[in-house]
Amino acid sequence: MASRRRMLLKVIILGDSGVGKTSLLNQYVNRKFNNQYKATIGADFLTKEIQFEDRLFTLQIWDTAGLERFQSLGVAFYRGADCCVLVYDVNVAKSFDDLNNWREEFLIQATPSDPENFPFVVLGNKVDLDGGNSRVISEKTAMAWCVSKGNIPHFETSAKEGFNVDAAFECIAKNALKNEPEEEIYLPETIDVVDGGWPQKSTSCEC
Ligand SMILES: Nc1nc2c(ncn2[C@@H]2O[C@H](COP(=O)(O)OP(=O)(O)OP(=O)(O)O)[C@@H](O)[C@H]2O)c(=O)[nH]1
Repeated sequence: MASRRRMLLKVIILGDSGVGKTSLLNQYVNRKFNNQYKATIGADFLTKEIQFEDRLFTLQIWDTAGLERFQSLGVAFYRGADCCVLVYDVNVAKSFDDLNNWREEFLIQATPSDPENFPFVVLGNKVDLDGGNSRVISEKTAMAWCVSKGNIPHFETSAKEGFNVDAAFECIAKNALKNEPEEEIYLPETIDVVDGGWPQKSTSCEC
């Protein structure tokens, strides 16, 4: 089988149970959404091939457990991450309040070389619910928190409708790339996933 030079970028997705981490990943990589909830146990990853400026990259995206009893299995995978995605549900205040704990726990477990400047991206998911009427966390509130933590890029998303999912992951990939040293690895040839053309709206990304 032919092989091409491409860089591996490792991304970790964290957040409370049920906020939609698995669904966001499934929508981005497989263009699928499932209404049924199945708790993630430990951690698992999916990959997606992406291209920036004529260079190929493999995004290795780790989906972790939000349920407390399954979390300890996931922390072992935090190390070596190039970007960390923090997800909350715009309809659940606690999931937003918990972002700080997720961020701090990540920095403790992953021990990045430059914790002050480690790239995070925040996603406020499920904006489709009840036509937006059940929302309890405004975009303004979320963005204020992101600014206070060093201008973390922020997106509101719907894994169900595919809203902003591609734009968010594009920003995630660019941020992961900023953190990655100039080191390349060989990976087997894989088929690129074709874009489905979902509607996108960037809320805050200075990528
Ligand atoms: N309406 C709506 N429902 C969503 C959305 N994203 C996820 N869900 C639903 O929310 C439930 C939980 O989604 P998951 O993706 O499993 O959540 P998770 O964060 O991976 O949960 P854990 O594995 O427990 O950490 C499922 O029933 C999904 O169908 C969304 O954008 N909109």
